[in-house]
Amino acid sequence: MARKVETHTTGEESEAHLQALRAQIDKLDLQILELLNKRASIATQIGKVKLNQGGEVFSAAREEEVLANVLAAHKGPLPEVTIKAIFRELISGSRAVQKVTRIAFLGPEYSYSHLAALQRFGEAVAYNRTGSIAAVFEEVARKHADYGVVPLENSTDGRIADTLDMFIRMPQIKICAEIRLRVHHHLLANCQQTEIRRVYSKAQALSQCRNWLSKNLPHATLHEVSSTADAARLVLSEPNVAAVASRQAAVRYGINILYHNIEDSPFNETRFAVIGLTDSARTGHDKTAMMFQISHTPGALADVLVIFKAQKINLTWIESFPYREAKGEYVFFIDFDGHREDPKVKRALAAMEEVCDSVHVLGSFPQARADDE
Ligand SMILES: C=C(O[C@@H]1C=C(C(=O)O)C=C[C@H]1O)C(=O)O
Repeated sequence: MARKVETHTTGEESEAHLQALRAQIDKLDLQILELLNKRASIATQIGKVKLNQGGEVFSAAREEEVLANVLAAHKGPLPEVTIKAIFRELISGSRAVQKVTRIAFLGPEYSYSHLAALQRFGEAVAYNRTGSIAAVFEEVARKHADYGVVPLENSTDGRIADTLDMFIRMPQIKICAEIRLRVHHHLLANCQQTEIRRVYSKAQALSQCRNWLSKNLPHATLHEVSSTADAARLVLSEPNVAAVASRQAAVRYGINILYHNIEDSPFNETRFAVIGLTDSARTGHDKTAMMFQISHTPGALADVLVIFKAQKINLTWIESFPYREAKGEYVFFIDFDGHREDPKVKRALAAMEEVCDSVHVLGSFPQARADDE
């Protein structure tokens, strides 16, 4: 039978109880620390084996497996989001003891690309910010960066044309992982709402908050700048100005947040690709991205789609994109469930070679979880 809870403890007794509980935490912390470093030593050994095999330090497939194992065993009481954050940094550190991974992204700091990169790679990474999406691809192609993080599509605005264009220009670049980032925009200003005359942000962020801005700041003019972090910096240098940017940008530049979560859609999410020179091993929960071209004949696209139907492969994304090298020609981008080594995907790819003018696999990679899943 449970013991009756003591309700009349003296101050001294409860202080002693607190000290005893804290002593237990101190002891556990040292055990956790020892285990963390044991794990890191094993990661160092794994790093040497991979180096001998000519493999890469970062393995999106293995990281997915590690996280899935841990989350399946997790019963609380810590929230899952905490477990994910702890393991993100643990894995980040375990990579860094093997080799410091260099990640290029479209800067400046605290842009949404930077937040996506932090969400996937953690802090123990050498981040390399660039001025454009094209520069992220170039850094990876020249091996100045091991991987790059580039936006692919937003749930409100659709595709990111600069990224798709670069995949066409640099077919040696592969997709080795994807990141889903819930994008929350905030109104940053150091003046009152009624004093705001100009609102700065990246085009996509302004578009994702269009209704909110016209309703709440009808007299302010909207101005596009190259990133949300640049917009935040303008708040510091100009009077009567606001920026639409991230919470992290507000903290970094010391600006007040006048309104939180001003995005029009409650499901605003951007999907990013991690690009590198090789794609990822099979996990069983994968996606494959590819681009293809077809002739301008009736039914040519239907002939491709029917292949996916026949193999019972679920398409998750399709975009047609103008091909700059030839007027009136298009390149199609698709994503679908499955890994390029799965038998039914292999069959679909072989069938596509028959009906398309060109077929190019951008890569297979583990399906990302939503960051709040
Ligand atoms: C330890 C490894 O290297 C990296 C670190 C991992 C980890 O900390 O669990 C997992 C995959 C790799 O990105 C490994 O390949 O197993």
